[in-house]
Amino acid sequence: MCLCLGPTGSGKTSLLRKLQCVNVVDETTTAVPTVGTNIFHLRRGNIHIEIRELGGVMAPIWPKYFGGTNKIMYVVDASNLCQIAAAGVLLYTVLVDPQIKNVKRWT
Ligand SMILES: Nc1nc2c(ncn2[C@@H]2O[C@H](COP(=O)(O)OP(=O)(O)OP(=O)(O)O)[C@@H](O)[C@H]2O)c(=O)[nH]1
Ligand SMILES: [Mg+2]
Repeated sequence: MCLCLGPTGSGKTSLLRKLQCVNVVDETTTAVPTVGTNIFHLRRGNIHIEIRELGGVMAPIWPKYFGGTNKIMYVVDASNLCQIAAAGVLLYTVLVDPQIKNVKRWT
């Protein structure tokens, strides 16, 4: 299981939807903050990866999900200058968690 983390509105759901099906995100797609988690199944040929998105509003309880994970992706909206410092602090709090010492990270 891979976890997808990042601040609220950073684009986790949009990115994962896009990766799941390139036509699903367009100008008519509305963004609803994830309150809880979303599971995405990505398939490329024989490779299948299950990704659990944890909503940004759940950041205080993200560590409860660290136990069963072996991969983490962290999404930052680099164009959102108001949020980028907070995104960095949040990422740091993730990286120092001893539960994910051996986890692969894609940023
Ligand atoms: N971050 C980001 N958002 C974009 C961009 N372009 C469009 N958006 C829109 O911004 C919104 C991002 O919302 P989500 O994908 O729901 O963000 P999220 O990270 O899942 O947020 P939470 O679930 O609340 O943690 C969507 O409406 C996107 O369509 C972009 O380049 N970056
Ligand atoms: Mg979301």
